[in-house]
Amino acid sequence: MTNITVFGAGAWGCALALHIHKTGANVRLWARNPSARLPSGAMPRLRDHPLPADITVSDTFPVTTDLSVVVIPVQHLASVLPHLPQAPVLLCCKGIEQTTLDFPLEILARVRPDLKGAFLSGPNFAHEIAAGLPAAAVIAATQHETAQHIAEPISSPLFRLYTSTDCTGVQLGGAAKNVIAIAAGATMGAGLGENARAALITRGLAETGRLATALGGQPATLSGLAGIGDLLLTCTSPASRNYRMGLALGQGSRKEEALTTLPGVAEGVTTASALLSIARRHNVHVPITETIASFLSGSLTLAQAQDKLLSRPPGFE
Ligand SMILES: NC(=O)C1=CN([C@@H]2O[C@H](COP(=O)(O)OP(=O)(O)OC[C@H]3O[C@@H](n4cnc5c(N)ncnc54)[C@H](O)[C@@H]3O)[C@@H](O)[C@H]2O)C=CC1
Ligand SMILES: O=C(CO)COP(=O)(O)O
Repeated sequence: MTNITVFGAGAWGCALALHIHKTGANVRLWARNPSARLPSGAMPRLRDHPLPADITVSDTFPVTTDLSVVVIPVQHLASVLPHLPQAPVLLCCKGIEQTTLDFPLEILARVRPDLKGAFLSGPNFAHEIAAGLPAAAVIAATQHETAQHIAEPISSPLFRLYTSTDCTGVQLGGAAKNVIAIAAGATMGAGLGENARAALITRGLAETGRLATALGGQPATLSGLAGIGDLLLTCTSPASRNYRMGLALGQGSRKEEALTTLPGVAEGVTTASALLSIARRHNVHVPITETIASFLSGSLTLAQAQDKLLSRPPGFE
């Protein structure tokens, strides 16, 4: 039997542990604080799916495993990686490290160059995966064999795992969609309507595509699960923490106030400024990301953010 350890017992870590357990693997869950996983109020629908007794939950790092599935928020990833055993790693967090502007696979290469890595992304709400509802995602790795090898034991007819070698495009899609989801939520919260939201999602995809090209990724990846797939899900559903964050801001809440009512992490809040820094470094124009980063930092009000986007001259599509 394959031994798989999931590191991180938040919403997504618990859902992945449940799914992987159903594939027949022997699952261990590493939790920073085993008694405090899924704090009250977090993802109520996930609470309907308790972990089976044979999933061991512990705060002790295992010495061996066949696969490490790492589900720690990006800003804390580097602090957990040094403790991973020698085994391939599947990174499942979507964002960019603020201090270094590294994507998750770059963080792994920096902190644990001895480990092979792959990255999982796609339209996947934790509570639906926990409920065993059908879904699909993409696993990216530099070597296709690595992506296939990691996908094989955790893939199932209900969680269809496609593979890719475009690590840049897949990681960028996963990071950028959270920023665009905040913008989409703010658009709806401010009452600007569904036409405006659809336009914003489309133009958000366009700026992410420009950035993917500049970073050496493939714009076609953004037509896939990690791009438009995840944008469609996250930018249209209040089950998304990033969308809910935007919704609250659009309705006039302050950032700190909105953050305290969220059930879990909203990676887009830290990703916005990091993504903007990367875009500036590569001379790529990303008006939506720039506006959201300025809005989140408090240098633009909601009304100014709206004016800034609406006053841009429409160009050739
Ligand atoms: N919830 C979802 O539906 C999905 C989430 N993701 C991504 O997965 C990542 C994790 O998200 P969730 O599990 O939903 O977040 P969450 O907020 O539910 O849980 C985060 C977990 O990380 C742990 N953690 C935080 N700081 C830590 C540290 N310094 N050391 C060790 N553990 C630490 C917390 O204790 C908590 O268990 C994020 O990058 C998110 O974008 C990706 C796909 C779906
Ligand atoms: O990544 C996700 C769905 O694919 C989860 O989105 P949120 O982090 O915005 O809840």
